Amino acid sequence: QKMSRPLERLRVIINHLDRHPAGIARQAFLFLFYYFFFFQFGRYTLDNDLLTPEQRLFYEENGFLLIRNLVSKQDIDRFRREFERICRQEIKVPGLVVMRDVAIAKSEFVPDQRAVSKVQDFQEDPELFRYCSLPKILKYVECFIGPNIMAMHTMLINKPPDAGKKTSRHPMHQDLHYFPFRPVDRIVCAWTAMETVNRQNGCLVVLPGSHKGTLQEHDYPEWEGGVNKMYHGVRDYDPEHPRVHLEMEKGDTVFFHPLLIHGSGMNQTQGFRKAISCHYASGDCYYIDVKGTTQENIEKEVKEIIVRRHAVGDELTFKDTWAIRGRLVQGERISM
Ligand SMILES: CCCC(=O)SCCNC(=O)CCNC(=O)[C@H](O)C(C)(C)COP(=O)(O)OP(=O)(O)OC[C@H]1O[C@@H](n2cnc3c(N)ncnc32)[C@H](O)[C@@H]1OP(=O)(O)O
Ligand SMILES: Nc1ncnc2c1ncn2[C@@H]1O[C@H](COP(=O)(O)OP(=O)(O)OP(=O)(O)O)[C@@H](O)[C@H]1O
Ligand SMILES: O=C(O)CCC(=O)C(=O)O
Ligand SMILES: [Fe+2]
Ligand SMILES: [Mg+2]
Repeated sequence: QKMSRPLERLRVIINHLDRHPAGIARQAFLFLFYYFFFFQFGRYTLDNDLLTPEQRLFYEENGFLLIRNLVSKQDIDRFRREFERICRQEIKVPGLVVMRDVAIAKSEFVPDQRAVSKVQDFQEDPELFRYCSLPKILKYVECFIGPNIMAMHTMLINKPPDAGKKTSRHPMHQDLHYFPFRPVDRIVCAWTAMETVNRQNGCLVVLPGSHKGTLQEHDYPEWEGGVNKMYHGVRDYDPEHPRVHLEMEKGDTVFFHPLLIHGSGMNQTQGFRKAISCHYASGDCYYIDVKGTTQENIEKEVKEIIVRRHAVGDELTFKDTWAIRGRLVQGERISM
């Protein structure tokens, strides 16, 4: 891994110190250097010419990085039109999962965006999937996970106006809970606002630095008004923990680590708050068996849905469901 300019300069100083042992000052300097290099600078980002040292350090420290105005308005308008065609059932996309908010899931079906709170797994829709292969996005993704890039999970979220039961909220969670692959630091999410996203319509809420922790136990939060299917939250969520609301404009994109605790607030407007996202993993990642881990509960739910939807039995594993959906978008597919 080649070093960046400032780090190279530090390396020169280190070499100099190595040749001139100067007791405690030298020891202290070496300690600080290695501490910062390995634990602060190098763990969550890779060396590259795109991110400034400040941006790298910000991601290392906070677990997310917001890039303003990354995706063009024209592209976003195209994603929006494609989403509307899907909602009007003008096209049928193989493998697409359409979710309606739990508050209206049992009401009469309207073939309109009003019924749809999220579509998932649009890897077979060339227009929406274009988002996952945008060179502008991949350049950033490479800074976090390297040159071999798999698009593993795709979503277009259409957060509906809250029906009065706060079901439009997304509980605080770590995305890794859903993923049976590792290593964790070679996974990143890109999430792009398709319009102004603010506290009113339910922007992302993040706990900065939480990516430095471990994967926590997740379960359905105990919310009076109900919770959407599979919207697990961290079990011991502390509402007092300092949090940051990510207010974004159309085209702004946030990249975040899969251990970053995040969620989104209630949509208190009459509009449908839209965002498009993709989770990427390195082609060098590998699948793990989640048996005996905190992820067993989500594996069980996914399996139940698959059995119901496709009338298959145990032969399709949790891993398989990911390997089938994953698509290579750059470099090589090694072990995914
Ligand atoms: C990094 C990743 C992070 C995440 O992915 S977090 C969120 C993960 N969420 C998901 O993966 C969403 C999964 N959703 C789905 O698979 C489907 O929408 C779901 C829930 C299976 C329903 O799909 P369908 O079976 O096509 O729908 P349906 O209208 O026939 O309903 C079947 C039964 O499910 C219920 N349902 C539908 N939407 C729901 C919702 N949002 N929350 C809770 N329950 C819901 C619906 O009421 C019906 O129940 P019943 O059988 O009548 O008792
Ligand atoms: N018990 C819980 N478990 C997990 N997540 C929770 C829990 N309670 C709230 N959250 C989540 O915390 C985040 C903040 O919730 P809140 O409803 O206060 O939204 P907000 O819009 O950020 O706040 P405000 O209303 O002050 O603007 C949301 O993602 C919400 O889903
Ligand atoms: O757009 C949102 O509300 C966040 C969704 C999210 O974090 C998720 O689905 O994993
Ligand atoms: Fe998430
Ligand atoms: Mg709120």
